[in-house]
Amino acid sequence: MSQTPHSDGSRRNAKGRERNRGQRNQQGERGRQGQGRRYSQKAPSQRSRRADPARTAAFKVLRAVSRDDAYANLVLPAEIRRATLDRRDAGFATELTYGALRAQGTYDSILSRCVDRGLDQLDAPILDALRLGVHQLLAMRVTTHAAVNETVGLVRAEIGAGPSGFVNAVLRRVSEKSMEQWVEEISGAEEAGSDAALALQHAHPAWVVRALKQSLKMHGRGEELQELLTADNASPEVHLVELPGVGQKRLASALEAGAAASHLVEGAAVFRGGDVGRLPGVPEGELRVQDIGSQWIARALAGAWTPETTDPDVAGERWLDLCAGPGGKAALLAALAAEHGATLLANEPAAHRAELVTKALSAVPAEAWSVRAGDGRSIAETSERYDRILIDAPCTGLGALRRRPESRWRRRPADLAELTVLQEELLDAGVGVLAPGGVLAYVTCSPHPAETLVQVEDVLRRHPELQLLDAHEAMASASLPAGAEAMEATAGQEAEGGSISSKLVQLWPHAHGTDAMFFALLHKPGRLQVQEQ
Ligand SMILES: C[S@@+](CC[C@H](N)C(=O)[O-])C[C@H]1O[C@@H](n2cnc3c(N)ncnc32)[C@H](O)[C@@H]1O
Repeated sequence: MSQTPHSDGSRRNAKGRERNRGQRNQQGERGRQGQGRRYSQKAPSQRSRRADPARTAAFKVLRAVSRDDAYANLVLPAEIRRATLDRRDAGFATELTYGALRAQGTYDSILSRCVDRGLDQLDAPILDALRLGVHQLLAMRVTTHAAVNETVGLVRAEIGAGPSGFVNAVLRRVSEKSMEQWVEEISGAEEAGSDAALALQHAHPAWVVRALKQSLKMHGRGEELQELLTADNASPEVHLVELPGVGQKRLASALEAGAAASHLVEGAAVFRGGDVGRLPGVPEGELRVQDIGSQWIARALAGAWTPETTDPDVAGERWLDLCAGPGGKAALLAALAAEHGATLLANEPAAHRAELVTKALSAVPAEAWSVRAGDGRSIAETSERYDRILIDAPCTGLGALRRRPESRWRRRPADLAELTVLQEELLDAGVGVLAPGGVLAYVTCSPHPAETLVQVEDVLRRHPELQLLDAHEAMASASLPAGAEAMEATAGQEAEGGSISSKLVQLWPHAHGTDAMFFALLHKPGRLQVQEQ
């Protein structure tokens, strides 16, 4: 049995002197990231420069994520460009980065069995390098030799020679077992099928597993937890949307370039063919990357009928997107508004995100939209009433785990307290400016019951004048036949959430191939109906 490697990387040479003294600071303590610590007494110029560029790019992204709270999906493209990686290496760097980040919790459990002390005692760059090594060893088709040697080379080049022996020893221990054997070992202490066991097997925090399980049950999908957890760990496909009535017809050329038309929603396609930025219409903003779930909901709101609607004509209507940044749904809503003679106000408080909204809308005729850079809770200041309102609320994002590989480990249950208060306040603000006869879509990219069902129950309690419409019907009428079928099937499956859950739409990655978007449709009865009651 191999010995547990010492996490300070120390080794004694033949004379018994401790090598790698550069790992210690003047007080003889292990230095921490950010305290000016050096990993090697060698000057950078003396360090090995043979690290593989794709692995180095992945390492830099992991460092930015753990050191600066950066988002991997934003940092990675820049690192790939900086390293001028070709398509194959870019693919390798992407798989390595996303895989190591997604499975971080599980990999840390494995690593903690291979190191002589708590992982919190390791220097952060070393831990990041180890995570990359573990992912190559256990989840990529990289040979043990290459995974270990390349990670050690990376450590030498990016951190210093000091910890390279330690990293080598830890990774050799990891390589003694397969992923299946490790998962069996680390989850063996947990009750089979428990949330804790599933969390380790599928690399999700246990509290997230619990929330997903609860939401699946609420929507009649209690048996699908493992499928969902598996889908969360797969790379999402790229979805495209053609902005209707804007510029040239762009979907056709995307289909010619290999995209497949969506069978769920009109104007949408799935693209598996590489650099989406090169498709005609993408640079012009006429063809955009957008999850089909988001498109579907935006179209459902734009076309929603109410019990008192006699005329589906939306011409002259005012629409509001209360939380619009970065502008994905706003762009589609604005294009639909322009096509049908309505106007959209897109509101976003964060200045840089408000700029992104303006950019996203720029392909749509300017008379159809405007942007307000302000807090949604003060929207009443606009002194307007809106016929269709979208509240795509700030949320935990637990429905978009495929896209943001680090987010599951960054989020905390405590985040819910702050977010749910904000969601409640935004809902109240939206209801306050909803015109009689109008509809309000409450949307989250989280299926967490506290952000979804509970918010809807509470807003109905606070505003008894509101009616809850069946969101499945709105989705079905905005769908292609297969989408409508999927909605009807889902509507029939609602189960344990009480009476209102049957009217709430919850999309799922494993079932719909979309993010796990939630959609509730609220209606403020018109004056006529109020007087009649
Ligand atoms: C889920 S995102 C919206 C995504 C957007 N609808 C899209 O499809 O691109 C939530 C947005 O709400 C914004 N937000 C945060 N606090 C807000 C507030 N008090 N009022 C309005 N929007 C807010 C965030 O900045 C973020 O851009």
